Amino acid sequence: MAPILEFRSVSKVFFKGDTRIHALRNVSTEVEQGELLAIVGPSGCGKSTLLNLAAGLMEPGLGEVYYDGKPISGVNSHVSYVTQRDNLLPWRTVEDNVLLPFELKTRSRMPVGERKERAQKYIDVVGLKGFEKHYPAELSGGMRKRAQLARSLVYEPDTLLMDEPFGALDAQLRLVLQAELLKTWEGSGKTLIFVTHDLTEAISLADRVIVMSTRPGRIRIIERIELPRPRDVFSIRFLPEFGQYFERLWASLKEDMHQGADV
Ligand SMILES: Nc1ncnc2c1ncn2[C@@H]1O[C@H](COP(=O)(O)OP(=O)(O)OP(=O)(O)O)[C@@H](O)[C@H]1O
Repeated sequence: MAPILEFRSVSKVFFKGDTRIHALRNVSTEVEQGELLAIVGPSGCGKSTLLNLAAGLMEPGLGEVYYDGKPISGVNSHVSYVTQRDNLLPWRTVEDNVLLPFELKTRSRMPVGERKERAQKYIDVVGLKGFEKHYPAELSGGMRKRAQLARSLVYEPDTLLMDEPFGALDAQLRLVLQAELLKTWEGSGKTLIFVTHDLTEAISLADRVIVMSTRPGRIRIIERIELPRPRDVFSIRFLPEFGQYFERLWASLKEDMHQGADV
């Protein structure tokens, strides 16, 4: 199958005053349509930068990023992006936050009634039924994440980018949301790129895991996770094969810890 997203020899340098920050160096990889790809790596290795490039929010210094065979130029309207930060609008209810993408997409011709139906569908999918009229300040951290997820799904994007979406949540809630995410993704045919610090989360969810090296971010290894689907995130970690994946990937991540990186 043709790749939906391609990074071709991508490098990215940021400037802070006189300092050059080499965020990415010579990153090449392809993401297949319908794949769930997890990216792990030490803090500052360029994981969010990769997502920003895929979303068309920034351009590479060197190299190219292609979506569906075409170079990305400007905001990539085929993707939806759940950022690390909670960016729900505090003055809007859950429902109005979820409806926001329709207002931002100027080409959306969907009638208001249909938009509302779609919003309700995804509010139900993420388990927020009954909280439509609540404001973000009235929700727990987990519920706010659910609302962000509903907002990113409402436009039914081909590709979903998620940057440590469950990072700030407690371990139990993370598992619940991972399970729900898999349920939503499995069989959808959508591409999902998921950045996380948590190796167990990456192996539990992904078809492939990319381990990045410390700055400047490069791809250290790519591992295909051949665990069966549908997956049960609560029990999959106890499979012997899971342990083998964990050991191999951890050995790679650990090399950066020895260099003092914050994994
Ligand atoms: N707009 C920017 N201006 C200057 N430096 C930046 C900018 N964006 C990212 N950087 C730097 O580039 C490097 C890579 O950042 P990035 O956010 O992609 O890393 P990350 O792997 O996602 O980190 P974390 O896991 O901590 O979120 C970091 O050193 C960061 O400080």
